[in-house]
Amino acid sequence: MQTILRIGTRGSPLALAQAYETQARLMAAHGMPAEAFEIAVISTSGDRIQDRPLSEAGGKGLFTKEIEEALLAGRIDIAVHSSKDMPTQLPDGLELSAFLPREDARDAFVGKAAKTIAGLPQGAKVGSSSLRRQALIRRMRPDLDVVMFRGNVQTRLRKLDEGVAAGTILAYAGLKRLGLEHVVTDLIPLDVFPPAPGQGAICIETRIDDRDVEKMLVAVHDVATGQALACERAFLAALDGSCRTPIAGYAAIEAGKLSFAGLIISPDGTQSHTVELQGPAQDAARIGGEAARTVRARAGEKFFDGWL
Ligand SMILES: NCc1[nH]cc(CCC(=O)O)c1CC(=O)O
Repeated sequence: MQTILRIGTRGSPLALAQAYETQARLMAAHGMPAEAFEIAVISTSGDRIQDRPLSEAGGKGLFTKEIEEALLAGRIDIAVHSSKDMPTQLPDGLELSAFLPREDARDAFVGKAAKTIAGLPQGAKVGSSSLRRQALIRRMRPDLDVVMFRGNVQTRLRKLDEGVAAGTILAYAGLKRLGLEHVVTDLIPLDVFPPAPGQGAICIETRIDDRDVEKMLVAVHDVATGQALACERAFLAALDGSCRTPIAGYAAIEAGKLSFAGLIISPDGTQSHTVELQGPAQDAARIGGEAARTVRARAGEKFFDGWL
């Protein structure tokens, strides 16, 4: 009888692509057959909210709650997520045990009226419901009309085709995983559109006492991605990820050296504060925390109060 590893995931095409990528990597690392896995699709609160920004509906935990309940109850063995959607605080008993090698973390512009944000006509509509992207669009082009755009990647692309907006911004990583990179009209440089902490990285969540599963995941874990994510998540946690201030942060790792760039920005895009910090990759979490304290001191406490 073949061991079955049950992989819990949301049912969106992107979530499924991430679950299948995880399965493929585990199969290759351990010489396991496809039949050794079961993909369990779990519907989350986040999937059912379509009419308002997620930041209003309760934020990040919305995409993970039901999956984490299944993990804690033993109905699944691992949960596969987009790291970007993970709250900094996990429920007791769960941990992020592995990160797959990170995809390109940049945001991509998908334009109809123009190939780039800079090329859009005055006052054009740009669809996004991410606070960070809205603020960055406004910083770049205060004249543009930012409109709410919810739903999965395919839904947003359909809205564009229907003419609801002249362009939208999506994570390049997600588009690549869906085989949709051809829709991209411009890849936005990291310094113009710093990504959300965790963007482009798939993480695997497990029960903390599940040593067998943890051992199995060692073979698919990417150390550099884990270090980058430790830094970015420490930055987010120290800035209190639950607050309504748009936050961006990206850590690059090269030859054991970590370079972090973080940004906080007012939702209207008029005020922003940045921080850059380097150090040994082993000190990832400390660097993220220190970057948060630095940018918080630069901005002043009032910066965090005004955007509700
Ligand atoms: N919030 C939804 C979400 N969560 C992760 C990704 C993209 C994939 C990734 O960042 O790994 C997306 C879609 C998007 O932002 O375009």
